[in-house]
Amino acid sequence: MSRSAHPAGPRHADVLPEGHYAAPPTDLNALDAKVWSRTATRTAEGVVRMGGIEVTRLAEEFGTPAYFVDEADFRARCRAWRDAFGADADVFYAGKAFLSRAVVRWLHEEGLNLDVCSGGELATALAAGMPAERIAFHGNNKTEGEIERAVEVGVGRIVLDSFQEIVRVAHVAERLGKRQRVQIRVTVGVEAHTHEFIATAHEDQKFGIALAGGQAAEAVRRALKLDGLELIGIHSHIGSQIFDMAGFEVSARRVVQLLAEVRDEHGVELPEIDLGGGLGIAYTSDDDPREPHEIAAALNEIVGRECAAAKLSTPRISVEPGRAIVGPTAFTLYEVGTIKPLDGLRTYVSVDGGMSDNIRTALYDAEYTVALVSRSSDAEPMLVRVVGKHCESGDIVVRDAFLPADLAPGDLIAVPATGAYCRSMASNYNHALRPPVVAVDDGAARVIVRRETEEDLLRLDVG
Ligand SMILES: Cc1ncc(COP(=O)(O)O)c(C=O)c1O
Ligand SMILES: N[C@@H](CCCC[NH3+])C(=O)O
Repeated sequence: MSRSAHPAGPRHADVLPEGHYAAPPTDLNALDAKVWSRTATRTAEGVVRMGGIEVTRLAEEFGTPAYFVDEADFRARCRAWRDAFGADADVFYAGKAFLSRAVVRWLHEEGLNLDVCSGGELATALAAGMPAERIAFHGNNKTEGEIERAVEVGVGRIVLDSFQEIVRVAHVAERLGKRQRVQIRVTVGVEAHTHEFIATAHEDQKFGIALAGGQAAEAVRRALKLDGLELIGIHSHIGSQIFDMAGFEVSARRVVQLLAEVRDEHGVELPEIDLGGGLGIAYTSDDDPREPHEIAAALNEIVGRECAAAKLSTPRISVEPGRAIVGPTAFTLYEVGTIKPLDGLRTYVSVDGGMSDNIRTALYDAEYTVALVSRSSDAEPMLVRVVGKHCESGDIVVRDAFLPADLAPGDLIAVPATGAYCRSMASNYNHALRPPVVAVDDGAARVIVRRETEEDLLRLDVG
């Protein structure tokens, strides 16, 4: 998808390949470093390896479909974000992109904090030893139980998303004899350039409290009056898979304006602002994501400038990247099943997974690339659509791509950049068994989330 903003839903049988796939790539064996994880290479024998292990070995040991995550790359990206923002800022990894106990440990070891948005994510974070004070709790409709747990364990902040929640969190905190640190999530009225389903800062949607009409200022007024709350700052998240920094700049400017209004009205300078996540990654060679240091420089510059103009001391900044950390670090490995050439149209290549392990193509018209990875090939490029095995014609993994014309059942193909929002949005549609996540590093591979089994499904089905 990246930049495309097509409405989701069924599409006509378009005959010509779209966008960047209008021409086949010159070398089908090449792995574009932009979309593959850092340790992915093709050996002289033609097999792709990651973390020092060939995909053929990975498939033998762990089966397909499966997600393989490059641990060294994940850790390096955490460090790049942490170093770019420095000691005076905080980086919260957004767990919704992909969360497991191993991931929590990596984050902890690399000095990142964690944003969770459900009781399940909170439980995973705590089970893996993330200190509660380094956890931020999000959500537009947190349950009473979730709020209670978060306050009880002492999360570093709860991000308040509605007027009701301001009161709810304050009551829970008072009842538990605590003062909960909170931020207020505001909607800044920015139209982020991304798919409409993942834009979150325009006014007509469910998240946050609008700056417009003085609603956010009213939320601050109410929060400051409640003993159970310690209001530490303002939060804004404008959407996801965004490349253009302009939206973040407008958002930072408006959040700082609110801080100035709060100072003028209450004589209080709120010490923190969170500018959310949402930075785009390369799904195809056409995407050009920003590096963390460029993002940090742009955000620091705009916040510093606006604060100076408003005569405010610069607040502590935090950000919440999810996709930009985990997205590029993993690929999904599939085995090719049936191959159906449709004369004058394209060839349908069916794999042993599909929309149950990657819903993003069906949901957002997401674009992906794909490569033959169990061998190299000098065959001519063939226009393909990679589809899954589900009972749904919209079950598309890669809409338009080229693979070598000698592709055969049993070959392994991989879709890179599937680390974010694939396993975390996976489903059991058609009673599919959700694939495992395997961490690969320095010649060793280990399962961090195991494959589901038929027994798992039957255990849930209590008859
Ligand atoms: C509040 C909040 N923070 C952070 C993120 C992470 O976004 P991304 O994975 O695009 O960086 C999201 C999801 O869009 C979010 O809703
Ligand atoms: N699930 C979306 C991103 C939503 C981000 C969560 N607020 C995606 O795959 O692109």
